Amino acid sequence: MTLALEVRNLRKTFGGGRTLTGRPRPEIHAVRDVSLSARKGETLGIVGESGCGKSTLARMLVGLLKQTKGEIVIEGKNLSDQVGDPAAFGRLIQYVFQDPISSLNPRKTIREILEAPLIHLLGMDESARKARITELFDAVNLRDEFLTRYPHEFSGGQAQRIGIARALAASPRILVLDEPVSALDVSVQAQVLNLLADLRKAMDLTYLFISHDLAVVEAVSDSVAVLYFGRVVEVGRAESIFSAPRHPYTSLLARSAPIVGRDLARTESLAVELPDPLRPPSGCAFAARCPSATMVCRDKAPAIEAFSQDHEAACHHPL
Ligand SMILES: Nc1ncnc2c1ncn2[C@@H]1O[C@H](COP(=O)(O)OP(=O)(O)OP(=O)(O)O)[C@@H](O)[C@H]1O
Repeated sequence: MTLALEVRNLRKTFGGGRTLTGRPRPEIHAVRDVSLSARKGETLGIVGESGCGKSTLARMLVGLLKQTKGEIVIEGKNLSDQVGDPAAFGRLIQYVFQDPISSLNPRKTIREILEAPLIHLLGMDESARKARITELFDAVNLRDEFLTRYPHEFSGGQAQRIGIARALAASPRILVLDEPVSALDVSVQAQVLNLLADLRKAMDLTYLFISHDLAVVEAVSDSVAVLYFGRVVEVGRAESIFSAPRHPYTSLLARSAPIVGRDLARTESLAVELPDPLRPPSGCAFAARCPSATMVCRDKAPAIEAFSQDHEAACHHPL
């Protein structure tokens, strides 16, 4: 099994230290010792509610945000010390943003937007850039006449195709797709998901597909990691996670996902909020919401444990 990406004990803590007036600044542990791996050519779904640390994790993986601790290995290269070096990350891994229009520079034409990575990451000359841009537009099914237009002239679906073309420009091996269809109309979501699936096959890409929507993650993923309050609480092959979740949180997420054909009245809600990040609980972060919680859950955070070769969960009372 060859790995495209490996993350070891990755942590991001915001705040800490003191303010200019000497007051202590509270710490927020957005990502807490996350370890993950993605196999080459596969899609690793990363799922969790708003605030669980998905975007913080994603921004560290593409080198936009420096980690507090931990290692990032991409295509066998340890990039842990190279955060902020666009050439080191950008030729291997790229980011596709949730909101396609606002992620594109409004003052630049689409041609200029696509040229930027070709110039800065690959140093391509003009004729090579022209050929590459035609190739990219062809790959995402857009017409060449769009190249002289500006981002606001496009629909959400078209803008996301442009965002995908930009991410693919420098031929990275991995795409981090951060809620790539959440901002799009439902009718366009399937088209963009199909395009992504075709591109993955054609270019032998690896995807990290981040979403709060378990139904979408189920549809696209080979493996899945479930994040809760900055930690991986369950990880494994998608079929195993969806057919027999071991963590009560994954089970609750699955039952609360609006799935086509399911009686809405039977859909459970995730009414209780995440713990306060400024006052993290000492035991399992899910204990206050968990139907199976006992004393030990409130006292001691469970370690992640393997149930089979491809299925792990962090729970004192696994299902
Ligand atoms: N720059 C920052 N400074 C301080 N705290 C931050 C910062 N960025 C994120 N956080 C906190 O870190 C935690 C995780 O946030 P993050 O945005 O990664 O979650 P998320 O799962 O992507 O949520 P969403 O889907 O709403 O974007 C939250 O408690 C958030 O308030």
